[in-house]
Amino acid sequence: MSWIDDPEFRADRPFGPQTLPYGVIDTEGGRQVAVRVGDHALPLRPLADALGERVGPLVAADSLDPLLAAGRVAWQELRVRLGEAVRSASAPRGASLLPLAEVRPVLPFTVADYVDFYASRHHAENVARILRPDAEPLLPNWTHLPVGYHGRAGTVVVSGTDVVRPSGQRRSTGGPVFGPTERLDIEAEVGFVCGGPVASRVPTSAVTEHVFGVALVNDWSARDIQAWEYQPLGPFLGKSFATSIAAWITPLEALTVARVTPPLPDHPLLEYLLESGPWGLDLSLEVRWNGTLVATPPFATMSWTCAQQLAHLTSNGATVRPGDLFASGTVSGPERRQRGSFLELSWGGREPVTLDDGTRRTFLEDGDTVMITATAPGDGGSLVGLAEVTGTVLAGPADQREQR
Ligand SMILES: O=C(O)/C=C/C(=O)CC(=O)CC(=O)O
Ligand SMILES: [Ca+2]
Ligand SMILES: [Mg+2]
Repeated sequence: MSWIDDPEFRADRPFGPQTLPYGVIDTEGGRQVAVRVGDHALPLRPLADALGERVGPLVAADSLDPLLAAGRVAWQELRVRLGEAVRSASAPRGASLLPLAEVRPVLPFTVADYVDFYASRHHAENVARILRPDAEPLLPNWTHLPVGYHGRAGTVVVSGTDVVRPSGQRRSTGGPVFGPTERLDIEAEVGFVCGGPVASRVPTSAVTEHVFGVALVNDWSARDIQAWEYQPLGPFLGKSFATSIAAWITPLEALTVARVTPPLPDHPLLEYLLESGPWGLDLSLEVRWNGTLVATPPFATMSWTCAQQLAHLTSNGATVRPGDLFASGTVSGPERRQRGSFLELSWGGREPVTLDDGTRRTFLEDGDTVMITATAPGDGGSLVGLAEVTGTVLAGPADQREQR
């Protein structure tokens, strides 16, 4: 029996001892690295001595930055030590649990560079059918390389941060107008948080040296701004105003059992994109709009894996460094209820979604809240959780009136 008295801290619950995701919380004792156990946070600074001289100092910091930089051997040792600490019958000296409802998580690491991929074939085809009905849904490059773009690291915000409705230019009859977006959307994605040594040309086999952990991401998107601005260079202001990331990062190591083979292309891939062991992940996402479950996107249907994305991202000689974040791209499955954006769920705004309170939605209204969660299979029939990423839409500033 563990000393941790929390009914959610069990192997058949998402945040049992098999998961142990890392975050950073504001406490009376200052900002601290913590690990989530059930519905509690366990601050780690008081345990630094007990965790040993190699890894203790890494969690005595006020962010995950030193831990990310420390690399895989340290990540493994810390996880072993923490596993012992949370499973033991008596509490380690100095340990105290804080109910999650009473702690304020902050952005747990310094986001270095942010990249967003486009790895769901279903999403890519749906978006193309909606935005470019006269063109081929998939361009020929898509099955040969993981398409992506560089995003805006400085506007990555922690789960729970309100999202202010962005303004921008959009197409209108009689010329473009500037004003608050009328098509504010989400993208349910899986983010990969990087650490370890600075490196380039990372082979797919070295993904565990450079990916520390996994966190859900909501890549908020203003579809009207996007549709007007994005050709020929790609997403810009329609996606740069906010990207939310979960407060708790699940170690990649916790997802070993969830590894699956991704859907394979019908032609050979170039050698640098081949995997010796598959890095698809069997994560089941859930998207809730004002509390109503509106979609269950299956991550196992994604065509490109984190290992292939990292290999591609660094294949030209570009470096990856601790704090880099890359997101999978919107997760959409083949079925209607598996779509990870409201653009797709409402099919371009033409087919409203009915929420449990009877209201109908196409895109987001001010005051709406979106929450994305996920689980994966763990060791011995256990369940591994990815913590929620949530955000509420606020109206933009009153002076952002429409300009024609
Ligand atoms: O196909 C397009 O024009 C645009 C697609 C997206 O907006 C998706 C994007 O940001 C990448 C992704 O999340 O899959
Ligand atoms: Ca995206
Ligand atoms: Mg974004």
